[in-house]
Order: sequence, then structure tokens, then C-alpha cells
Amino acid sequence: GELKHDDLVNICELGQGNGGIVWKIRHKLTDKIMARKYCTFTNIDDHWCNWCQWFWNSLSPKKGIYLEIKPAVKNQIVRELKVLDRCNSPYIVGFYGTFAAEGQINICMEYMDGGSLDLILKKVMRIPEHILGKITVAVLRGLSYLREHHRIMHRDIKPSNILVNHQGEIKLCDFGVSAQLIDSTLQTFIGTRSYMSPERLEGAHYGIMSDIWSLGLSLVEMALGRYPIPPPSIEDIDRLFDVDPDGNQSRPEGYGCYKVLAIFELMEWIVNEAPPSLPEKHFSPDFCDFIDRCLKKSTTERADLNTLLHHPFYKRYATESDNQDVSLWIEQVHQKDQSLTNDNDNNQYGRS
Ligand SMILES: O=C(NOCCO)c1ccn2cncc2c1Nc1ccc(C2CC2)cc1F
Ligand SMILES: [Mg+2]
Repeated sequence: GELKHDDLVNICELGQGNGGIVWKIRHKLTDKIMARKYCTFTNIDDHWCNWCQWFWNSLSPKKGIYLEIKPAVKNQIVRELKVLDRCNSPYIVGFYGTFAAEGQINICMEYMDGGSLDLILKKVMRIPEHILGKITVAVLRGLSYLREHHRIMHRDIKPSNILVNHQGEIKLCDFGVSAQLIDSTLQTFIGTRSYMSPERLEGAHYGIMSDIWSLGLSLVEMALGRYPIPPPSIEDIDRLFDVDPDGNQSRPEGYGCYKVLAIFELMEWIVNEAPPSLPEKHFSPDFCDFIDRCLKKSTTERADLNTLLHHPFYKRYATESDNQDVSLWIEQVHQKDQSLTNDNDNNQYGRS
């Protein structure tokens, strides 16, 4: 039956993104645990106001701006989100319902108890290649499902939109199923880092090939343990692997302490400089080649979804049917939480 605001009980806050706040909740009638996202909006449609909105948002990013949106727009978003009722794939986070309450759109979805890969990456130094292989299989199959069954691209592939659970399942969320919701939220103004492809940053037409770039950049970030633009030196990477070959300790002092580019410098870098790559010294040739094909700046040279589904790196992990290795790895990562020593508390990010 329909989900209603009064049937839901908040348990705890799970996180805040640019444009949404997510809570862990319980549905009283079924006792089912879910995740509920409040989408924050602005429906101002001209760019100058958007810029002001963004500027104001950046001054008080915590709360974001809750602007009442026109009821007609709200109803269209809820109608478009109902498509999620027909989104059923092992690689897509489950959908339980959507409704408008207190002027906000709520999206209730499957609770993934392993969290998102950006939070996992803060706990471990980097993600090992065999886990990245399973993540690649899930993302490519999720993208294929969205394209084949719903004729949509994701539009926001990045570690925080790839969720895992203790069964070892890996699923996508926050994809662009409602065109009106995309128009109504400040999707254009990105947070501190961009996973957007060069063609999208240049304002050119973009499509599924832009998702492939975002996948490549996300995999490099998870393989190296930090956002890969500007690229770390090979010495930095060697230290990462010398310090701890299986990547389970906190980052060595100084790793990642690099000049964080301002958002516009970063966009310029992505458009003008060579794309990041992985060193064959620490990663398999198949993985390095897979990344190179995802991170071609020209969309005509970049591999498309079908090509990648036949790539040796994908095929190496596509045959593994069980999720045991991922499940075990997720357990280890969350065990680290229990045994968190204080040296993790003050790593250079200043938080555990
Ligand atoms: O949430 C979002 N961005 O994140 C904003 C910051 O936290 C966005 C954006 C554009 N969108 C356009 N249509 C939907 C969404 C959408 N949310 C969303 C999409 C799919 C699901 C599936 C059930 C799993 C859950 C969702 F919450
Ligand atoms: Mg998100």
C-alpha cells in the first residue's frame, strides 16, 4: 500500500548530500527498516538566481534551502518517480514509495546497511582490485538495466551513489528517473569535486558515455584512496602500497595532503589536462586498460557500455556468482569501526 508520512518513524540520520538529507526509518505497519530521502529544492529557473541560490547555499551549506515549490511541479515529480515502482534489478537500490510532506518530496528506498562507497573509502586507505572488479560488474549491469528497461542514463555516478550491504550486494541509487526533479534541484552546481565528463563540463550534449567517464574516475579514486585530480605522484602511490600492501590501515601521514583545486580550476583541469590513469606497477594490465578506455576525453574514443561488457577486466569478475568475498570485506571494514584506534581519529582529513 501507499507509504504515508505518519506511518514512518525516524531512527537516525544517515547523511546529507548537496540537495538531499537521508534518514534511517521504520515503517510502523510492516516494521520494515528503510532509508528516506528528503529532496531540498529550488525551482528558480534562471541561472542568475540559481547562482545566487548556490552562493547562498555555499554560505550555509548545512541546511540547504527549503524553498516551497509549486504544487503542480511537486505533483509532476511524484508522478515521474512512480516509474521507480517498475525499477527491479539486483543492481538498483529498491524503491518503496514517494510522497510529498511538509513541502518536501520524500523518496523511501531499501536501507543498505554497508553504506556508500565514499564513506567506506574514508574508513579504509583504498579498495582492493578484486573488490573494484565486483563494483565494476554491478555498476555496468545497473547502467545496462536502466538503459535497456527504462531508456535512461544515471547522470550522477560517483562513490556516494554506489551502496553496499552485508550480504555483499552492490547497488546504484540517485539516478535521474524524474526529469522534473533534475530540473528542480541544483544538480548543475556540484559539490567540492566533479565526476562530470569533459563534454558535460563544456556544456556539450552528453549521454550514457558521460556515465562511463564517471565510472572510470570513481574507480581510480577508490583504487588510489583519494580523488585523482590533480593526479598523485608515483612516489605518493608507491608509499600507499609500501605502507600497507592490503590497504587496510589508515592513510600514511601526508598522503592526500595535496593542493585541493577550487571547483573551477578542477573543471579546467578535467577539460584541458590528460585524464588520470593507474600505474601498471600496482594494478593488473586488464584493470589499467579498462580505466584508460573509460577515461578517454573524446566520446568517440571512449569505450561504450557494450564494449566494456566484453572487456577482460569485467569478464574476470562477471563469472563469480556469489557475493561472499564482498560480504567478508564489508564485515572487515565495519569491524575496523569497533577497533578504531585514536590514530585514525586524527588522520589528515581530521575525522575518522
Ligand atoms: O537523490 C537524488 N540525488 O541526490 C541528491 C543529493 O543527495 C536524485 C536526483 C535526481 N533524480 C531524478 N529522479 C530521481 C532522482 C534522485 N533521487 C533518487 C533516484 C533514484 C532512487 C532509487 C530508489 C533508489 C532514489 C533516489 F533518491
Ligand atoms: Mg547521492
